[in-house]
Amino acid sequence: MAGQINGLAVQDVSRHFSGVTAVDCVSLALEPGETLALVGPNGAGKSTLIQLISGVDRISSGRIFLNGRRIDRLPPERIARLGVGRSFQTSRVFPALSVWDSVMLGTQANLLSGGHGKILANAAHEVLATMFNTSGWRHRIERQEAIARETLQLFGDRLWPRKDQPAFSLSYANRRRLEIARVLAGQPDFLLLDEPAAGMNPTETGELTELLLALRRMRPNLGILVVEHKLSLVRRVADRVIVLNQGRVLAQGDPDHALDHPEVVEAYLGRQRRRPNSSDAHLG
Ligand SMILES: Nc1ncnc2c1ncn2[C@@H]1O[C@H](COP(=O)(O)OP(=O)(O)OP(=O)(O)O)[C@@H](O)[C@H]1O
Repeated sequence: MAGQINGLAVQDVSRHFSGVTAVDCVSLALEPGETLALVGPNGAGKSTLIQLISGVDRISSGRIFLNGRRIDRLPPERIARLGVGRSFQTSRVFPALSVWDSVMLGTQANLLSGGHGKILANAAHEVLATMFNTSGWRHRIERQEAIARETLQLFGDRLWPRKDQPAFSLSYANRRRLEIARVLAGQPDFLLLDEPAAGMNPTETGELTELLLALRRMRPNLGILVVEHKLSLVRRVADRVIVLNQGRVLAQGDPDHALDHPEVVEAYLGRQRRRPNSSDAHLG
């Protein structure tokens, strides 16, 4: 997998905390344009894996590659600039910033990254360009605004009509949407979503499912890794599913195959022994 030039590759990765093996020799690959869902009972190691890929936490052993380049020793901001955007399990928005400013801030991840045809910003240049209001600077702001507008409009009438409101005044579901919007505004090549539907009601979960499907159509090269307990969403958006249990890969394959595997049914539902279909009970 190390030689895989396009994509994210996690190779034999483990993470031990004192006395706990949260991730136990896990390997997975995510290609551009693919949606991979990571599911499993509480404590299976899903969030830890996202922390490790995004560089927020450090692996104990193994290797992680992005487009053939080793990234597991890089700081999180560097990994983000290389094109890996992530959301957190508990949404992290800047409460006092407006919806618009939050998403404009998100566009900076793109501008600072360079490469892929993106603009490389530099601090001294930024100050001078702002002071003299150069045409290049104005052009860049216009581009950022276009990206922010397009990103907010992905969320229908949920965020756009509230673009001037501070984040703290938004509903819980809208704060979660705003966090995803901010990450998307950075135009990542790979998007890591940690339980994006947590706390959402069935209607909101359905809307988020449609959003992810629309995103796949609009950004066909975007690779998405989504950790999610809501299997109705997983079954609709994922090309492939990896089931983790106690830090290890228990099953993988297309959603129906992986989720209906008898050991997965057992791990999720224990003695109830029924198919984990579109039920969105918090499994674990
Ligand atoms: N910083 C930490 N220190 C000690 N143990 C940790 C730490 N982070 C995670 N763990 C442990 O690692 C295991 C995996 O946790 P993780 O949060 O990755 O599971 P998860 O699959 O995301 O669960 P959930 O679905 O409940 O979010 C758990 O036993 C957890 O208690």
